Amino acid sequence: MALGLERERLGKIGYADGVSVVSNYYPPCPERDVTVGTSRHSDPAFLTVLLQDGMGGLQALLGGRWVDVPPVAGALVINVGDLLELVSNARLRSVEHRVVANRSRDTARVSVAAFCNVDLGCENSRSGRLYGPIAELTSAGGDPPRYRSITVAEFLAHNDGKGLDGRPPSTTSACPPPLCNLVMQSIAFHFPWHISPHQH
Ligand SMILES: O=C(O)CCC(=O)C(=O)O
Ligand SMILES: [Fe+2]
Repeated sequence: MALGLERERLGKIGYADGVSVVSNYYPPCPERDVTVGTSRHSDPAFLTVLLQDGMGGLQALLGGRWVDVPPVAGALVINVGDLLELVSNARLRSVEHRVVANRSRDTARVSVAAFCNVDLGCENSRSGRLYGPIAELTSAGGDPPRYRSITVAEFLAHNDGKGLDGRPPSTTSACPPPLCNLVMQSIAFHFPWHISPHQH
């Protein structure tokens, strides 16, 4: 609605038909200056709703500088993801972020991220449906489209090809692994809002 769109406009394109939940566990790190928590990335989703505990470590890239996103008790962090940037024609920008290694000596950090996305498991995402700048934002009086429309399959292939830190996998794998990469992610389970009887 802040984009001047009707209330259900993003719902109609399925911005939250599929939600993946990932929990991240960052144990205390003995060699934190040479360790990455979560490497620099933007989220390949429409929106991320993130719950972080009180440990801190999340940073966003703003104006070329890494800025702490301090935990606020009772608050959720909302990230604009790449697909929202695409459909909003860059009126909303996805934010690059990272998590530095846990600096505590004895306490782990835990975060839980819920990614609002198209339903990647359903026919919609395989059907070749196109996602691009929303027409109302690019038609007469609006900005010209900044992006071409792409299918979900193309978007996912692009994302997979980027690799960690936005570098292609071939470059990434040529880099030495971090000395101790201690972050553990739970199995990401992907579930559509509407689970049909044959899906688990
Ligand atoms: O652990 C965090 O605070 C953020 C993790 C993250 O960026 C992600 O799971 O996409
Ligand atoms: Fe993220």
